[in-house]
Amino acid sequence: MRPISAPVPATRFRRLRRTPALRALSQETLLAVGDLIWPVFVRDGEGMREPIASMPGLERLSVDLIVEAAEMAAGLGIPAICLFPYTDPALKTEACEEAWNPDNLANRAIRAIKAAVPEIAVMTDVALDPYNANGHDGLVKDGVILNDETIEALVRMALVQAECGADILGPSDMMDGRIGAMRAALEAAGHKDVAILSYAAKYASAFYGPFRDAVGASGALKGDKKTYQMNPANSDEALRLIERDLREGADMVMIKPGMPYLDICRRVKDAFGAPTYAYQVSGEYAMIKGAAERGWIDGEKAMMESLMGFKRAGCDGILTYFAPEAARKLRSGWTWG
Ligand SMILES: NCC(=O)CCC(=O)O
Repeated sequence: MRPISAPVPATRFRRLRRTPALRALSQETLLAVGDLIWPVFVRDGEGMREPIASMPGLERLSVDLIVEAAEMAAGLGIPAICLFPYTDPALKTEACEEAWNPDNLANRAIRAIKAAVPEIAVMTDVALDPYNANGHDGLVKDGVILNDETIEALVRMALVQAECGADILGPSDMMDGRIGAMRAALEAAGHKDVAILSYAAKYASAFYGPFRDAVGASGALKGDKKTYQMNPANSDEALRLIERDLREGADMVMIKPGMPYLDICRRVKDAFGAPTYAYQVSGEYAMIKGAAERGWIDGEKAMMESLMGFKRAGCDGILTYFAPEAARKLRSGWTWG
């Protein structure tokens, strides 16, 4: 593209901003309900809903209520829901066996949603942290996160999720080589159509704090995740990771967190043209909600502006806790006006 710029009055950019109709005609980017993936938190019990203090407006839901939430989301036209379990601390071990228990919370939720609302795509989280006594995404020995041993565990976990009916697997662990191992295992087990959305460029970020509260991992985590998650200063490394994961068999790739990394989204989309997603993480949600609750910003407008930012940066979709709220807004005929 070669932008033409000419002096006033040949160009007066305000001409196309004069009325809602002209603004609509000259709008470059669209945000649609079909761009949204909704992350939700699952807890045990029945008829249970429990507010998450650091994520205003969100709740952990028992499986029966998650099914209702999935029905609601499908009714709004949201294409996918992504499950995160709040695991009973008594089930967390150093070997993480609960991760591949076919009857663990996440797997029960996959089966229940696919039975009741088959039209919604169910995405999973493939990482050991919800099941790990020390809060890490990988197996730990003598303080070291083990790469290859973790991959074996993740493959077991992924196969069980696929067996339960998951449509999209979301490896969020950042071990090297897990995508190829998972893809090979899925093919061998007859799950050739299960998609992998790789958390390919996942940064070691301060913005995950509220999520760790939501899944009960904050207390458990010993140390930090800097030996496997990325340095926020790096950008070329993100491209190398994305290329590697695409070559290993990822169908879709993710950048996480979202708002501080829109430059990465743009570079990734321009470089590979692959289905590209961003995760607007818990801290981003909490910032907008928290400021809105105090009357410091207009929460709805900030929500829509932030989501549009992802699309403008080249993302095909966004994992966002705002999904139902944004979907309702979009369905009500909302425009930038
Ligand atoms: N593996 C999923 C996450 O780490 C989510 C982070 C967040 O929402 O803060």
